[in-house]
Amino acid sequence: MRRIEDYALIGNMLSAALVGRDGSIDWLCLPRFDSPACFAALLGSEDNGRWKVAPVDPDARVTRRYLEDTAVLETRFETATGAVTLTDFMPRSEEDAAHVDVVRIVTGIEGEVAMAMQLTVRFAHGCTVPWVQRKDYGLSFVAGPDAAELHADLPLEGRDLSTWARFTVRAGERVPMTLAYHPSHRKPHFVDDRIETLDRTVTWWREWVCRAQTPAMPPAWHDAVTRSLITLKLLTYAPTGAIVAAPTTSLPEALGGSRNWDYRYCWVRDSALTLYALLNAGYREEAEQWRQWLLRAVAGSPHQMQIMYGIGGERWLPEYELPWLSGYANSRPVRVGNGAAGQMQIDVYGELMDTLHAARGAELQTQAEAWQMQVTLLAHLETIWREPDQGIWETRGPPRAYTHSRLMAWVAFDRAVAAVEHHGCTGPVDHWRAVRDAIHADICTHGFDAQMNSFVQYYGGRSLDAGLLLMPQVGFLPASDPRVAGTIAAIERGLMKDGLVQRYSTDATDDGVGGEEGAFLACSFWLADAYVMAGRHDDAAALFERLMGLRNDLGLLSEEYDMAAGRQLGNFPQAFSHIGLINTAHNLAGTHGPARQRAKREAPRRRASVDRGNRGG
Ligand SMILES: OC[C@H]1O[C@H](O[C@H]2O[C@H](CO)[C@@H](O)[C@H](O)[C@H]2O)[C@H](O)[C@@H](O)[C@@H]1O
Repeated sequence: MRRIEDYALIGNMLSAALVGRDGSIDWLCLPRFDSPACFAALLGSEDNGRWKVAPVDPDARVTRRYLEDTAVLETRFETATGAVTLTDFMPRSEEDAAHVDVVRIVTGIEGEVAMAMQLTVRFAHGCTVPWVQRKDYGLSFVAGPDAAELHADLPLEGRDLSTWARFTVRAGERVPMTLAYHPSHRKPHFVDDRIETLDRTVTWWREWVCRAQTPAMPPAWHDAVTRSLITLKLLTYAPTGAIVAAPTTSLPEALGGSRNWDYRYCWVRDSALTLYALLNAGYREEAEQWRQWLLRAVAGSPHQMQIMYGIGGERWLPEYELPWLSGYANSRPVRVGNGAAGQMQIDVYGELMDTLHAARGAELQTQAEAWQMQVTLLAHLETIWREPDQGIWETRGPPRAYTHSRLMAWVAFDRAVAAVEHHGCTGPVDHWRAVRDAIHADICTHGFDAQMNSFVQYYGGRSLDAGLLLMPQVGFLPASDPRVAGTIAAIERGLMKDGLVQRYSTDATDDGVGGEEGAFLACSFWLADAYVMAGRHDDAAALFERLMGLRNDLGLLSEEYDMAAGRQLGNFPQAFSHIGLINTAHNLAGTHGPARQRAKREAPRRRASVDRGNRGG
C-alpha cells in the first residue's frame, strides 16, 4: 500500500488525478471532480482501476518533480540499463467541459529502458468492467454513460480484463499516450499532438504563476507558497468557479478507522478561505468567478442556504457507502456524498462575509446583487446566531452553542459595518453595529471560562477548540489580551500532541463518530499565526518550518498528520492545509498577509491592495 504522500496531483480545473511514485494513476474521476472514479485503486486494489506506466525492473530508482511553476509532473526512473522520464499532465479543455484527457509521455534520457504499461478501466467507482474495442489509434472503452479512448502506438494485449503493453524506450525517443474521456452518447474527440499540448500546458501554468503577487520571503517559503497556490488553482472547477475541499473521498483521518469523508464538493467555508488566499495573491478573476458561483448556489431563500454544495451548485448530496471498495489501508467505509450538507454551521456566514470584504478591498467590480445577497443573509443570521449548531468541525454529535460559530457571526456583522463605513455600501449600519457588539459581549460572557483562563469550545462546556486560535486573526480581540493569551496557553497544554495541534480532543468532545484522528494541519498553522500576532516570532518560525517539513517531496499536504506513524492522513491534497501554509508564510514574512484582520479602522497588517475602498458587493 502506497503512503498518501507517495502521490502527486495533476489536473485541468475539471477534474484531477493522483499519480503514485511508481507511475500508477490510482485515482481519477471523470468528467468532473465529483463524478464516479474510473481509477479507484487508491481505495481498493488494482482491480478497481488504475493506469501504470513504469520500467519492467521493479528496482528502478525513482525521483520526481513538477516542471517549474506548473502542474506538469515529471517522474524519472533509472535502471541498470538507462533512464527515462514519465511526463504526466491533464491539458485544459477550453471548448467542452465533458472532454477530459490525461496525457503521459515517456522520454528516453540515457541508454534504453524496458517499460510496461497496464491499464485497467473500471467505471462507476471502480466496479464496472467496460466493453473494449480495438481502434486504429488504440482502444475504446464503453460502459453506460461513460466512454474513454486510449491513444497509444504500442503493442496492446488484453489479459485478465486489463490492457498490457511491453515496449523499449531509447535515449531521445518519445512515446506519448492519451486517455481521452467523452460521454458515451457522443463521438470521441480529436486528440492534439501531445508535445504541442505539453508546451501549451507548461506555458499556461507559467503565465498563471507569473501573475502571483507574493511578498518577499526566503526562497524555500516562496516555492512552497507557489506550489500551494497551484494546488488551490487545481481544486477549482473552471466551468462554474466552484472550489473543492480536496479531489478525493475517504482517505482516512486515522489508518484503519471510519472517519472517511467525501471532500469533492464546494464548502462555503473552505472555498471562501481558498478565495481569500488567491485574492491576496492577486487572482481577481478566480474571485469573480467564485462570487458568481456563490450567487447562483445560494440564490433563493436565505433559510435554505447550505454549508456546502456540489460544484455545479447542487444541493442534494446524499451520503452513501461503496461496499465493493475495501478502503485505503482497509479504512472503511468508503463514502460518496456528504451528510454534512444538511447541517447548520453558523460560522459559514462569517467566512463568506470576510472573503467578500476582501474582494471589496481588492476593488473587485461593483455588483449590486452580491451586496443585496449579503444584506439578506445578515438578516437571516441575526435570527439564528444564538442557536446551537454543528460548528466548524461538522460534528455529528449533539448541536452546541459553539464559541467559534458565534465568533464568525461577529465577523459577519463586523465586515458588514466596514462595507458601509469604508466602501460606500448601504444598510442599517447602526443596527449592525449593535448586533456585532451584542455578539461580542455574549462571547466574552458565556464563551470564556475564568477558572481555565481560556475561551472554551462551547457555552457551558470546558473543552478546548483550535478554532479559537482565530480570535486575534479575525480581529475579535488582540493577541495581547490576557484572555487570548490564556487561550493560546490552554491550547498548547491541552490540544498539542508531538508539537502539532488537534482541532479538539476526541475524548472530551462527543463528535458522534468515535475513534481518534491525527493532528489537524490547518490548526497547526493557525497556532503559528497566533504566535506571530503575539510577537512570538521564533516559536512561529519553528512551528512553520516543522509543518513545511511534513509536506511530501512535491510540496503537497493532506488534511491531517499522524506523528507516531510519521504519515500524512486524510483527503489529499487538502485546500485547508495549503491555505494555512500560504497565510502563515505571508504573516511570517511580516507583510500583512492574508491573515484576516478586523475590518474597521486599524488594519495595520493588511495588504494595501485589500485596503483601498470601492462600492458594492
Ligand atoms: O470530522 C467530521 C467531519 O469531517 C469532515 O469535515 C471536515 O472537512 C471539511 C472540508 O474540508 C471542513 O470544512 C470541516 O471543517 C472539517 O471538519 C467531513 O466533511 C464531515 O462530513 C465530517 O462530519
